[in-house]
Amino acid sequence: MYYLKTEQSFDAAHFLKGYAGKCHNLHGHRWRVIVEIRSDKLRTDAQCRSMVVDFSDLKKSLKDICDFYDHSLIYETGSLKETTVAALKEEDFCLHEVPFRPTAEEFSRHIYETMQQQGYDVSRVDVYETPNNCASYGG
Ligand SMILES: Nc1nc2c(c(=O)[nH]1)N=C([C@H](O)[C@H](O)COP(=O)(O)OP(=O)(O)OP(=O)(O)O)CN2
Ligand SMILES: [Zn+2]
Repeated sequence: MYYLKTEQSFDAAHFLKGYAGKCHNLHGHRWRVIVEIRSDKLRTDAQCRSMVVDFSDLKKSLKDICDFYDHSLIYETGSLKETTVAALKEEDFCLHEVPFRPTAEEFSRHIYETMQQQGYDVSRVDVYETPNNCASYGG
């Protein structure tokens, strides 16, 4: 089996609704994301001969996901008052509502599923919320 890894990161704010501790406050992280894909075969077409996929394509797929969230506020559906969301939007802040609590675990699963939907055979996604804390999701 062959394995390829690529890494990207994004800066984003979040908070954990219902968390008894400092993480219930709005705060930011540099989220570091590492995606590993696998294949038991290598390509045979001229440009990609002897590759699982072109690193450039793999890198771009992950970068597109990370760029979407970069410099935004990520919040769980229902975790902010509608008036708060409206006020933040009126300020032209970039907001991303997600249907899950924005933990490193949920992001690792979300990115795993997004990359799978793009056709990659993803073996593992690591999401570092801080340099020392990482959550992973694997298939
Ligand atoms: N299993 C998880 N636990 C926590 C998550 C998470 O996503 N998965 N997230 C948080 C918070 O988002 C928080 O920002 C992380 O806080 P902490 O571990 O305290 O990290 P810091 O490095 O910022 O803390 P220091 O006190 O500065 O070391 C909490 N838990
Ligand atoms: Zn956090």
